[in-house]
Amino acid sequence: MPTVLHARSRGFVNTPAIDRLARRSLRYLQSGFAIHLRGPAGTGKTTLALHLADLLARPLVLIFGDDELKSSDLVGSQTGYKRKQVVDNYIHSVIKLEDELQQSWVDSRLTLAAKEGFTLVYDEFNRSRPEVNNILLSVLEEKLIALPPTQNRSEYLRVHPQFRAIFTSNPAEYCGVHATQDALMDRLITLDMPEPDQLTQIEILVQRTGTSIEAAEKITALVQNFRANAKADLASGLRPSIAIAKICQDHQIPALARNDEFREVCADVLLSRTSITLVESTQILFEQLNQLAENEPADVPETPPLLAEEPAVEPPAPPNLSQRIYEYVQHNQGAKLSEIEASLSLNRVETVNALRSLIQKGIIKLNDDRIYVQEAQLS
Ligand SMILES: Nc1ncnc2c1ncn2[C@@H]1O[C@H](COP(=O)(O)OP(=O)(O)OP(=O)(O)O)[C@@H](O)[C@H]1O
Repeated sequence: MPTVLHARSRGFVNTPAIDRLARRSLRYLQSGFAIHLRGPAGTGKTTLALHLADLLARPLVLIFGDDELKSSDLVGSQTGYKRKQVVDNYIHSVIKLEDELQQSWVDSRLTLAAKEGFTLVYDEFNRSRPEVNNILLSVLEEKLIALPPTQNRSEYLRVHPQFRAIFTSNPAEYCGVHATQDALMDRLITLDMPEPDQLTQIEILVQRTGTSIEAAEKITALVQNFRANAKADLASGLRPSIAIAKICQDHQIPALARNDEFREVCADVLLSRTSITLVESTQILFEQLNQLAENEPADVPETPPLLAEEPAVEPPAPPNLSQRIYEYVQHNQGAKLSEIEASLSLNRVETVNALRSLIQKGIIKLNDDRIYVQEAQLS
């Protein structure tokens, strides 16, 4: 049985730029379309995909694209044998034995998600060979999965109406990726994810690592300039910036260009990410750091950075909102997520947050697609 996850985008940082993209994506998913987040490495595609899966409030099945992936890894396969023995003793003097060996079918991740109406996140799907992904064509368009024929199972499986798919991919110039067939692209709504803007990067650094705003600004600017000058702009600067900020924060290294440890961290994180020689990239980085150091007042007290904060926790839903949802569910003796949203004029984020907190407190429960008040609350 493939692993099913419950999406939880811990520490998701929402800035106006991300929020706009998330809202558009959620709208398309809610209308039943599959979406495709496309962009260079480290722009936040997977993080956004998991956040959207969280907002859809359905179990999550995650597949990572891979050149070695086979169709059976997506659809399922015949595995093992089931043995059946029938002893027919209808006439006592005669015993008839029937021994039958049957292969048993095991669903794989795509089949499971499509059958049960889960959310499928297919990360970096263009790392898989195009012919392996062909099965997705009928899943997305005809809402059918064609299974290999066997004697005891129907060859077609109808896709559950709540099945949703989120794809992510890196652009074609990345190594290890395949060109995607037009027919599949035609079935997806593709949203390009560029390098996150500077405000977003600073916000992510501050919230993810607990570093100060000044340090986050300095690190993102340093990484951005280095990437531009050292031909390291194929991937986003977000990942190296997070790495530098986190290491400095964890080890109380001040983000000062004249601090030797800070310079070492920057060199270790950045120098291997360029297509130029190590000598050239080292020169570019140290020129940049020297310039920065000149502008740092000599007497800046090297205050140790703040201790790492606890991972960001989503703000709890306001109590009156939980109360309204609770009353609605109780009054209607159960309700669907979409009914609650529509009847109380709520958006998906606030509804999911409030429901999650009510479920954690044991006040309500989720059964199939409906939300009910726990029996203990009714008595
Ligand atoms: N909105 C966000 N909130 C918090 N962290 C984020 C956000 N977006 C990106 N990040 C962080 O930035 C880093 C890169 O993000 P992510 O792995 O989602 O990028 P990606 O585009 O999927 O990269 P790749 O193509 O290499 O898989 C991760 O450490 C992730 O946690």
